[in-house]
Amino acid sequence: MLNNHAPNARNPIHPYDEGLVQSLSIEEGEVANAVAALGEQVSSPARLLKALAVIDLTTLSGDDTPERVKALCAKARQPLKPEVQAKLGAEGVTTAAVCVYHAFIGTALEALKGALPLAVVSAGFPHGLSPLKARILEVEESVAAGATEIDIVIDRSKALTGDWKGVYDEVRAFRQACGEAHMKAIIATGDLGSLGNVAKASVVCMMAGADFIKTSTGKEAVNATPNVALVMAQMIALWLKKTGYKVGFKPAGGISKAKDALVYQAIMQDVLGEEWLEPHLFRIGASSLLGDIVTQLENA
Ligand SMILES: O=C[C@H](O)COP(=O)(O)O
Repeated sequence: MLNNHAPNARNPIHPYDEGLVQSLSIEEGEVANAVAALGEQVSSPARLLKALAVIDLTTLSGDDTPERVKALCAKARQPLKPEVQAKLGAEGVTTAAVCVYHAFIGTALEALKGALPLAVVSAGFPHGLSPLKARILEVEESVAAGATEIDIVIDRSKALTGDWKGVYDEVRAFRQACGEAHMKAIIATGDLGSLGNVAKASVVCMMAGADFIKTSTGKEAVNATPNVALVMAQMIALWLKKTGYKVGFKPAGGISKAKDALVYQAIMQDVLGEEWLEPHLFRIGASSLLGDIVTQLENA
């Protein structure tokens, strides 16, 4: 039964439900068939512009510098030259947000000047294995420094040993530490071993109050794939049906071609509908996707 929440009501913390977690199972062959059935995606300036507008433009490298972060923010604020904007009727288009490490919050906030939200990776990113107290403190510090979106990671060892309540407790603590900041929960699908675990991790994070579920850190051996995206989208649909709350989806890691972004768009549209193509419910975390989209829009 759907609750009558406002469209953008934040997903709150829900009680832990082991029965629901254990009831989730995924038929891997059916997922592959459903992805194949989406077929070839046809590119158009409208679809490319929509994809551009959901990018969390990211730099998460060991050699990041304030100069690199400033340049990234400038690109996020004005990804298209004025003449290309005018040609496409896309004046003022920006990416959805910028995503950096905690150390660059000050630099990014100054460069963004409030034009875009700032996302920060946290909670022991990328592996989530530092002491829980330190991970919670990291979230609190990033919020206090001005980040309005916090991308946390789950402790995969808990998921892999079936300690779903342990995953829930930690994610709930991060959600509490986020306060008003929106929380994206990275489940690191490439580390989870099965689509069944992807489904369980997705639902556990939504129970614990995640506003978005995100595939990957970009540091796993396998990052976002259409198959995990389909399962996560199905879990978001299930959550909406069960609770009435709309949770967003963020594929991330290794998405560098416009045609790949269009596949994730198609999955959103197919499983969740048009609303999940917009930045309040869909982001693509990417460090090098923007260039390909811009090139294609310039040549459109
Ligand atoms: O959260 C975003 C990812 O870390 C970006 O990964 P990428 O550098 O492979 O695009």
